Amino acid sequence: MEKQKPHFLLVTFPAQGHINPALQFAKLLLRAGADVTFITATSAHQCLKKATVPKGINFTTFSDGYGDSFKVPDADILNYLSTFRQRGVEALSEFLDKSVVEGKQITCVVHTIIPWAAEVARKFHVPSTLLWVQPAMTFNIYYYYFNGYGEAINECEKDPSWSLELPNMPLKLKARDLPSFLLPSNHSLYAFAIPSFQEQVQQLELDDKPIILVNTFEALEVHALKAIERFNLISIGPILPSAFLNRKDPSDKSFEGDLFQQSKEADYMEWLNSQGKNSKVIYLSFGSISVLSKPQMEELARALIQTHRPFLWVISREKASHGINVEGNNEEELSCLEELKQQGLIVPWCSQVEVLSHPSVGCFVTHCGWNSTLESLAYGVPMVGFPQWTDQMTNAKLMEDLWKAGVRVNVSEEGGGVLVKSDEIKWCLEEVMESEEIKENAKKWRELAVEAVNECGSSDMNLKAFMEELFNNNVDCKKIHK
Ligand SMILES: O=c1ccn([C@@H]2O[C@H](COP(=O)(O)OP(=O)(O)O[C@H]3O[C@H](CO)[C@@H](O)[C@H](O)[C@H]3O)[C@@H](O)[C@H]2O)c(=O)[nH]1
Repeated sequence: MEKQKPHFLLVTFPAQGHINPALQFAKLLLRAGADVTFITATSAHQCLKKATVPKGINFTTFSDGYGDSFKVPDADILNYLSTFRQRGVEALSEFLDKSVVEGKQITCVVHTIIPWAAEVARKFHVPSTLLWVQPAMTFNIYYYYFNGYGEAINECEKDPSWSLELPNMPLKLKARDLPSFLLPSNHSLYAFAIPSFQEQVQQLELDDKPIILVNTFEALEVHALKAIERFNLISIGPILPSAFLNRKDPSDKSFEGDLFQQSKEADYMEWLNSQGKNSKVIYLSFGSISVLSKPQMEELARALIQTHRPFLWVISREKASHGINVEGNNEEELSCLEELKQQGLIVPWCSQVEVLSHPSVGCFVTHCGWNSTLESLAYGVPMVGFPQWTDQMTNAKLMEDLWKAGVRVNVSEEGGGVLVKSDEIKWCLEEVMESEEIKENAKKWRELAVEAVNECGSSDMNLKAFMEELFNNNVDCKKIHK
């Protein structure tokens, strides 16, 4: 009987920060000769259809209750997650059921942080693997939170001198460095978060030393990847379009999964080209979810004007049509808009990987979403970390103190401690642009990132070992070791 092609099901949460690495991972599977079916919500797929979408990937979608328009669920997230789960379970079960009837074997279900995907796969006796789309460090923090350190972490806001060193981890953490979901003052606001991560960890604990694919690379997180004996965290990143990384496939220039529309008028790449190689353009973006308040936008704008440097700033009002409260996130309302326009460019969305790999870009003011952080490291761009929530606090800590690839802004104590003042932002910008040490480190991380994904690099080898085991139909993933 002819051997079936390996067939992977990729199940992802319908958000940009999950879709980008999952799509890029899908391309790696396709290149290795596998079939890939991508399972996500119809709402996100409708936006993806407007983007290019990598050829060769089949899509199976299910309604998350938002019909055809992609929304970030914030008002009634618990309700949303319950609908997403119920319909997702149905769609995945139906797919696996049909595969059984048709005698088509599914090689593996790979999922982002979606614990129910592992549960369904287990029911059908199909192997499943978590694709962790944050650094290994945050995985470990969540694990320890549920395994022995929950009480200690719950004390973190009681005393300003509080800090914690977790086993085998490279850094001491203060409250401001923890994923924001874990802060007791946020527990009720993000009531959905802790149970989801807990369920994810519990699912993994049902297996003996399960593999977790992590979008990171070994040199970056050598300690965190090995910190927890009972899991096999494998670095396979940075999972990024290769045209701007190791140039293995020059046609692979984007994730091909934008949920947002790029500007039609402003050609920012042409503008970047016109800036000259050493112009040190400041690139600013806060990812696909976060928005800044009006006063924070004003502080940022003032800082940019004070630096007299060219800048490219992504301000996405389309976030509103995706259900995000964008009050304040509007350049038209900035008091110094005319002055700003003389100095730089504001766009609603861009190809970030293309921008970061442009030689004119000198630094990235980022919210430290994991994809943005990893992209900046992989393209050797120093960062000003401006974390907003979730893993971004930990990513900013790692970026500043472990990788020394930039600096993190400090929130001013004035007025309730919610604003980062323009002087502070300006200081960070100058520091990052002028520091030889930071520039050297950024360059070093780029070289190490390229090395990791090159032939025989650590990520390349890990990925090949993972695929080989599964492709040979020997689904005993436990055998794969770093
Ligand atoms: O104009 C833009 C702005 C962003 N991007 C891309 O959009 C992605 C954004 O991802 P990320 O930087 O991770 O930010 P979020 O969209 O905010 O991601 C969410 O999901 C991530 C993965 O779980 C978390 O690390 C973040 O904290 C969380 O906010 C990146 O690949 C960017 O290249 C663009 O292509 N163009």
